[in-house]
Amino acid sequence: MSAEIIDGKAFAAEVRAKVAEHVAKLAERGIKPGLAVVLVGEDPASQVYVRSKGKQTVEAGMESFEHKLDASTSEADLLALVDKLNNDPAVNGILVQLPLPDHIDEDKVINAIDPAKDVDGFHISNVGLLATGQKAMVPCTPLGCLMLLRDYFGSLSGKSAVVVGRSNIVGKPMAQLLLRDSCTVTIAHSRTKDIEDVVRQADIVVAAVGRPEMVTGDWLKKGAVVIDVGINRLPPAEEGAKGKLVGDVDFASASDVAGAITPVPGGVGPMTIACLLANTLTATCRANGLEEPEGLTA
Ligand SMILES: NC(=O)C1=CN([C@@H]2O[C@H](COP(=O)(O)OP(=O)(O)OC[C@H]3O[C@@H](n4cnc5c(N)ncnc54)[C@H](OP(=O)(O)O)[C@@H]3O)[C@@H](O)[C@H]2O)C=CC1
Ligand SMILES: Nc1nc(=O)c2c([nH]1)NC[C@@H]1CN(c3ccc(C(=O)N[C@@H](CCC(=O)O)C(=O)O)cc3)C=[N+]21
Repeated sequence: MSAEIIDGKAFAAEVRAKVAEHVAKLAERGIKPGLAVVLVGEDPASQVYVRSKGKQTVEAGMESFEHKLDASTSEADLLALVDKLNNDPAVNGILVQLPLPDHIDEDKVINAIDPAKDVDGFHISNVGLLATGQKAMVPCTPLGCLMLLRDYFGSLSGKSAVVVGRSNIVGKPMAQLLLRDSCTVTIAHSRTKDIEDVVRQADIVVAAVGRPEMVTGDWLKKGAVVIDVGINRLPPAEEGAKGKLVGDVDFASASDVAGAITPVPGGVGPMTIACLLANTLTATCRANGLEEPEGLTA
């Protein structure tokens, strides 16, 4: 093991402290940012995630509104809730937890959110703004990864980056952000030929695949910086126990070759929540015509 460990948990605490500091300044003007999180159904992993978001939102001095809806909630009822939140002045940020149940059209719901309150950055307007280099709400997970990379390298200009995964919520926006920081970007996916060789070219590897420990040390160039987005729960060793949480990168073999690597847990996950709070603060500042805090957006 020779790689430096990139401590996302510690970095996320710093981001949250910066957010809290700025939120305290807004309080002097009588402004309190509010984040609404909507959860449809009872997925246990999502429930844990929603709970920790709520807790950290309150700790940062913001208002947290949680809406837990039954898995059988109709699309129309969900759209009505989104409309209500769009028109609620106490709500500056709206997050609808994905995935949604099959009977609900995800794109329709996401695109019903007011883009100015779209703290996930998934609305087509924000996707287009990011792709054209305009001021957008930037998706939290890629933003968190970018912050870690900028902190590690200083400048990313000219680095070769391979993003493994092309989802709308991680892979594609990650590639946009790296491109914006002047990396030479390759996006790999399930149809990529000789994917190991493609990944081995990269100075920066971002893995967002959803396949436990897929990227192994022999896929990496010596000294590559590896950002592991994956959150996978392995089957528990015994009945009733909790399975181990692992990333999309095989940490043991990768850390022998990489220059630096993020762990799972304690890497990208905490950064995602910190960036969600940062985005809520940014949205609040924009809504009130106030200056945005520095270093908390892309
Ligand atoms: N830490 C955090 O905050 C977050 C973590 N995650 C985690 O990140 C991971 C990815 O999430 P998400 O982007 O939503 O996942 P998706 O399932 O939406 O996308 C996965 C991507 O990986 C590609 N892929 C799948 N199998 C392979 C393979 N064998 N070789 C190469 N590429 C492959 C798919 O390719 P194709 O398009 O060709 O099918 C797809 O583009 C998951 O583990 C998820 O839990 C997600 C969000 C936030
Ligand atoms: N609209 C929407 N936006 C999202 O951003 C979104 C989503 N839906 N659906 C689900 C995924 C997943 N996701 C995570 C965020 C933080 C951790 C996190 O904090 N993980 C901890 C460990 C948590 C644990 O122990 O279970 C860590 O990695 O250290 C994990 C996963 C956001 N997502």
